[in-house]
This record gives sequence, structure tokens and C-alpha cells, in this order.
Amino acid sequence: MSEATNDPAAATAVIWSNALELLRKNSSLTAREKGWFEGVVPEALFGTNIILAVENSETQHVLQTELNDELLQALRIANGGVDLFPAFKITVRANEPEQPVLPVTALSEEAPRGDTRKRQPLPEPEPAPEPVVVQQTPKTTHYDDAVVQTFEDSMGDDLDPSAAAAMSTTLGGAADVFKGRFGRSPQPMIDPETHLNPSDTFDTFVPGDSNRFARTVALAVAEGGGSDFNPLCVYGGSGLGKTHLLNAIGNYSLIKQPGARVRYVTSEEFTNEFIDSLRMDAGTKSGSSRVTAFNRKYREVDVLLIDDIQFLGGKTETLEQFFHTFNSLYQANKRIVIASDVPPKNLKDFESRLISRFEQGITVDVKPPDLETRIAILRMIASNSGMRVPYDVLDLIAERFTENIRELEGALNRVTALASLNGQPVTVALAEQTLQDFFSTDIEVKPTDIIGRVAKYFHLTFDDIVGPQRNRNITLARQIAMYLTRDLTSMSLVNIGQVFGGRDHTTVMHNIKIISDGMKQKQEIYNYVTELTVLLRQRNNK
Ligand SMILES: Nc1ncnc2c1ncn2[C@@H]1O[C@H](COP(=O)(O)OP(=O)(O)OP(=O)(O)O)[C@@H](O)[C@H]1O
Repeated sequence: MSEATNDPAAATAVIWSNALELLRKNSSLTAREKGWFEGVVPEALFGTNIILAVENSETQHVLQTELNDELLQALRIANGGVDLFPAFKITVRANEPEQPVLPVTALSEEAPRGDTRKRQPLPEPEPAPEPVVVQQTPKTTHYDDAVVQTFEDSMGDDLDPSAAAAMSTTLGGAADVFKGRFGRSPQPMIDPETHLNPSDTFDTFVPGDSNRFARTVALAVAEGGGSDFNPLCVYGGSGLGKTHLLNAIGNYSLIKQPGARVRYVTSEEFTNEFIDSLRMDAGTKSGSSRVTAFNRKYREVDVLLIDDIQFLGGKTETLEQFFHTFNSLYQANKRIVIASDVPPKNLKDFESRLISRFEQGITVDVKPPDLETRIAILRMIASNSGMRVPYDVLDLIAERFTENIRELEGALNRVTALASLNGQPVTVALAEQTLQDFFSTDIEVKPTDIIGRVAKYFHLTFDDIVGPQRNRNITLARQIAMYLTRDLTSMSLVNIGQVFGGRDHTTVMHNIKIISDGMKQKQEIYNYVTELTVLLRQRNNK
């Protein structure tokens, strides 16, 4: 990878460990072939060369001939897409018993062909380097014009203009604050064509031990790298960065190949679009024109990124459709990336033919981040938000929220919101006070509880919150309910949209952002969210 670190030894070790991991997962190599790489020790980087120490001339010969292509490919990917050539050095170790013994490999009980010498133990893992980011050329597209919105603009998605104006009045100076003190508020927009979120890039994805391999492979896929990674399946728990990685692949693919047809879709959207196409065709005499259009839309992309695939389980017709879409893209060498909450083999109610196709490529996981990574993520978010947050506050949040990065973000947002409202600096005491109700993160809250509780709080009905009405109070209540649903449950944006009367996930995202920003600007918004959170937590504690 092109991960820069000031320590050349650490950089060499990181590149080799990523390359080795890729070679271990390379399905075109047998276990015996993979064994040849296990005793290799990376020594140094010199320009475009990496010095690899091997134990004997036979290993060197095999790596330079039979396994040369695979080695070069892995090194190039691990080096961030830049060619890196191996230079071999044979190390003869004193005290090495000469008698032939079976090799020790991390992968297999089989010995690599012809290797009869004892293998060197694997090098001690290097300490994790400081998180660094891949330098990515900023994308200059129409987002640049679209991202900037005033507070009134930002109310627009779910409000008519008069209601927006009224709302702005109710919120007092909020609109002015948005335009004034904080300048123009950046509001990332989902690209209508690709459905990508331009904020989710490799630049903003902090690497750590929990996700480093997933990120390396994702970057390789975005670079257009090896067919061994097709399809790429990313799995892991909620809020650990799967959606972020999918978007990063899409965004980076567009940088590498500006004309590429990239499409991000959740499995719910895929299902809904398919059902709509069937329903619309049923009402016409024009044969299967809508289904044909649906097929064309998904079978003519260069990169298909499909999120939350687990939700397709048991949907027989949609799965059948997806199977054909998958085959058509796969055969045309188009890239397919899939995210799910479980590894492919554990996907429920999926036919084995589809699971085996998923397993043809590479499967990587994202795990809960360790403390250092959580701190690095919080530092990045804080620095991007422009708020001054002392490191001890970030450390405190990182220590308390361990399982889910979305919760980390939510906690930091609450702390900075309160500080901003009160014009106070962010301190550990303030963070302790703000977060005391949120430290227990294992309480399950249902979206219907949230909607019911928010409705009652604002003297409205459940139907008002999920219905189409756009008057001021209802809109605010609905936005707060959406924010709380995202904050207190692990539901995806698409699922939240469905619960809230079938709204689009971009509308949900937009409304959540309004409340997240509003909490920093307006005391009553902050109070509503805080009081409702406490009420919901108490209610669910009983
Ligand atoms: N390594 C990371 N660096 C920076 N931000 C991250 C990282 N991982 C996740 N995030 C952020 O955490 C939040 C949750 O991540 P994301 O939505 O990608 O999770 P997910 O695994 O897709 O969750 P779900 O399964 O619930 O949809 C996002 O705002 C994302 O940008």
C-alpha cells in the first residue's frame, strides 16, 4: 500500500504483511504454493524494490519463476497500486540444522513442492503503524456546487417552502447561525446517478488492525486489480464501516476510471425496484419492458456495490433476478462488491449456487476497532468538523464506546453539540455529564417505540410521524424520530425510510443531518433529543 510511515522498517513490514495476506487468500494458488511465501522475511525498501530474505536458492528460484506473477501482483496491490519488484537475498543462518524436516506453514499441513528445509519462523508482527491515509485526488464533480446549503435549504426535503420559512422562524437565529458563525454548512449529497456518498472515501476511512486487510483489498478492487477479488464480499457487524468501504470503492473507481458506470445499491432498493418493475409491467400490455429496463440498469454497470445483501434472504424471485445479474456481470469481468452482516456461507435462505459464486472471489471482514483506531477515528471526525476537542475527551469517548463506530460518532456529536450551544469549551467533565445516560449501549430500542414516544412528546399521533403531512411541528418531530432511530438502533437508512412511511434513504440521511446540525445550534433541539433519549432508555430499562 502507499501507506506512508516515517519508519522504513515498519513500512517494509506492513507492505510485506499485506502482500502475504493477499497471497494467502489467493484462490488460484495451492496450499503448497502458498507455503513458499511463509518463510520470506522482508528486509528493506529501496525505491521500487523490496529486499526479501529467503533461506535458499531453491526458494528464490521458485518465487522468481513459477510464483513470480502472483508475487508481483500482491506486491503491487500492497504497495497501493505501484509496482514493487522483489530483490532476493539468501540468508544462511548459523546453527541451522541441515537435516531435511517438514516445513512449518501457517496455511497448510502440506509442504511446498521440493522444499525440504526447515522454514524460518514467521517474523514477529511489527507494532501497528500510526494510522495513515491514502492520498486520493479530490473528485471534482457537480457535488462541489451541490454540497452547500443554507438552513432553509436543508429543511426542503421534507418541508414545503412556507413550512420551511415558519420553521426557520421557530428556530430563532438558527438559520443565521448556519450562514453566519459557521459559514456555509457542507451537506454531502448522494449522487443521483451512482447513489454514492462522496464523503465516504479511502481518505476518510481510518485504517486499523480491525479493518486493514479489508481496506487493502477494497483499494485493490477500486484500482481495478485482480480477478481473484471478484466478487469481493465484506462482512461484519453494524456500524463498522462496510457501507463506507463500498462507497470508497465506488468513489475511487471513478477517480481511476472517470467514465466507469458505478452503482451503489442496498438490497432493499434492489428488491423494491425489481418489485416495482414487475408491478408496472403487470399493468401494461407492453410485455416486460420495465423488467428489461431494470435488467439493463444493473447488468450494464462496471462496478456494482450491493449493501446489506442479507436482506435478500428468502426473497426467491429477487434472488433469482440477482443471480442472473451477478452471472451476467461476472462473465463480463465487471466488478461486484457485496456487503453483509455475516460471511457468505452463513447467509440465510440463499441458494447454495449463489453462495458458491460469492465464495469464488475473496471474503474479508471488518471487526470492532481497537482503542487506538477508535481514537484515530474520533480525531479525524473532530478535526474534520472544525471543533476543538481535547484529546482526553476523545480518549474518554473511545474508551466507553467500543463496538460500533456509528455510536462513537453519535457520542462525539452530543458532546460537541452541548458545548457549542453553551459556548463552553469541550472538557472531560462536560463529556462525562453529557454521556452519562448513553454509556450503557446494550439496550435495545425498537423503532416503533421511538415513533410512539416522539409522537406523544409532541402531542401528535404515530400516523402523523410516518405520514405525508409537512407542517412545522410534524416535520420537526419526524426528523427527531429519524435521528433517534439512527442513533439508538442499528437500522440502515433504507430500513428507517421504510418504517417512516416508505421515504427514500437520502431523505432520511438529510433529515438526520438537519437534527445533528440543529443540536449544535439550537438549545431546544438539543433538549428534545436528550430528553427523548433518556425517556426511551428508561422505558426500555423497565
Ligand atoms: N475506519 C473508519 N474510519 C472512519 N470512519 C468510519 C470507519 N469505519 C466506519 N466509519 C464511519 O462509521 C459510520 C458507520 O459506518 P458504516 O455505515 O459504513 O457501517 P456499516 O458496517 O455499513 O453498518 P450497517 O451494517 O449498520 O449498515 C459511518 O459514518 C462511517 O463513515
